[in-house]
Amino acid sequence: MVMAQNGRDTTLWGRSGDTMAQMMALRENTRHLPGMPFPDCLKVSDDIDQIQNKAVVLLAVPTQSLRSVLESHASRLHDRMLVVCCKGMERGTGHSATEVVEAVLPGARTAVLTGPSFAADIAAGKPTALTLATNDPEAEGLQALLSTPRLRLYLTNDVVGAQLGGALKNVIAIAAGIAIGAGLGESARAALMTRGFAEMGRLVAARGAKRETLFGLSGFGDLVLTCTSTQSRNLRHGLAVGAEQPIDPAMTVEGVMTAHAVAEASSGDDLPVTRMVSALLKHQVTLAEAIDALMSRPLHREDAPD
Ligand SMILES: NC(=O)c1ccc[n+]([C@@H]2O[C@H](COP(=O)([O-])OP(=O)(O)OC[C@H]3O[C@@H](n4cnc5c(N)ncnc54)[C@H](O)[C@@H]3O)[C@@H](O)[C@H]2O)c1
Ligand SMILES: O=P(O)(O)OC[C@H](O)CO
Repeated sequence: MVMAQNGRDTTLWGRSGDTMAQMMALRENTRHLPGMPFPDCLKVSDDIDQIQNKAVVLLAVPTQSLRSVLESHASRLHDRMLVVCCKGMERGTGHSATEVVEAVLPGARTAVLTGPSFAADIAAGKPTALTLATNDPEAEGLQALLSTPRLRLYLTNDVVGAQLGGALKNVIAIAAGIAIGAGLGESARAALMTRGFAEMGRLVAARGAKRETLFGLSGFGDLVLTCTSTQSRNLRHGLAVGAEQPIDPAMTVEGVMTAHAVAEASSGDDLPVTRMVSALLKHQVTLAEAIDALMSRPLHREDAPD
């Protein structure tokens, strides 16, 4: 919507003919962005061939669906600049989104669009700052293409770090939601956010990325937003789990599969919060056991290198 508002020839593609026909007729995404009319020039289609003249494709599907979308449309996607918007790790492989792209479409040009942003805020034209992570030689052109007077993109080469920040913050947000939902208090949430951030740093370092990347929009920025705003689906999922309320199975909650993916793929890493979120969501531990386990770990220094 923002790209179209800014005069770029933009097509919104979706797989469901009925859904896209409804969006075309109503000129609105009534399910996810009610009351936000599409710009007149935004094209809407369920025909993937409509992207054939597009040099840049934004991939905005849940991480666990990315591989099948790429495999289904490989012949149309392999020679485009693929901008990954997913924030998660693939279960089974532990891969980031760009690693999934590389596995399915070797040599494809990729970038990662991440950072603190709710779709509704961006669609409403509210000021937003994001990270664009890529090593593509035309990075600056892409940055300019995707930036608008209300959407400010910052470039980084740290593709691994930017993706880990965007994925792991969802897991910590579930933990934060559980703490609040269970009535453990805002001090507990602050502790989880801070120790979760330290944990994110350890995983980023273990995967050869830069810890400094986490100080930016894709790390600290998105962690704060997602752990504190009830607009966040990850936070709301945690709130429901903590309060023992029903969860919404239709809602995309990236942190669930990411917690399992990271816990299962990182056996040697020190990731107590992520492991506990995964174990809780698998019903392997109760909330009381999780709190005891986290609080009874050996005492540490905060100023010691991890
Ligand atoms: N919504 C936000 O505010 C927001 C902000 C930043 C990043 N993201 C990230 O964007 C990604 C997508 O999230 P979302 O909010 O758009 O989720 P969503 O559930 O609202 O939409 C995902 C869309 O992907 C489609 N889809 C799923 N599997 C598919 C498949 N195999 N083939 C074709 N289409 C398929 C679904 O039908 C749905 O239309 C997530 O990784 C999320 O973390 C979302
Ligand atoms: O609604 P969430 O929890 O998926 O968060 C959306 C974005 O990632 C926030 O930056």
